[in-house]
Amino acid sequence: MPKWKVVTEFSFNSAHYIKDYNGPCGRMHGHNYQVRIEASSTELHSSQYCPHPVMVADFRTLRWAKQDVTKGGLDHGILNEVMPPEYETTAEMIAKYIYDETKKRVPPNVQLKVHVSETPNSWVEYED
Ligand SMILES: Nc1nc2c(c(=O)[nH]1)N=C([C@H](O)[C@H](O)COP(=O)(O)OP(=O)(O)OP(=O)(O)O)CN2
Ligand SMILES: [Zn+2]
Repeated sequence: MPKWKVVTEFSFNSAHYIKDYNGPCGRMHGHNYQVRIEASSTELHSSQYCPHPVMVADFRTLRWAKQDVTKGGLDHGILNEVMPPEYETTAEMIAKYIYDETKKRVPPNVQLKVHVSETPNSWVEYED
């Protein structure tokens, strides 16, 4: 069966602290978060911007999180205030949040994998 995988990478800058963390990560600080989203499907779809079924998922849709926080993204925000309280601001839960929010924006048969990196040395991958 044919299968497509589209990949997009972007970054956003935001502040966060990890609640009750015993160390510097418990204090407000910032990261240039690097995000990579992989989206796979055996079918192509239309999108919010394109009426023809020619995409796994629109790159513009997948890249929602790079928008400014005042426009619905995560850039230049305080993640502890932007994300719902059930998500802590570890890279693990930021990846899950981006996954969950992206999943709402793409067709149901699109499989996602989300990578989030806070620093060049450490990253997280999340898929369901
Ligand atoms: N599994 C996780 N561990 C840690 C996370 C995380 O999201 N998942 N986050 C942090 C802090 O946010 C912290 O900002 C990152 O800490 P660290 O890796 O120590 O980053 P540094 O750039 O300061 O690393 P150095 O080795 O000191 O240069 C902590 N842990
Ligand atoms: Zn941090």
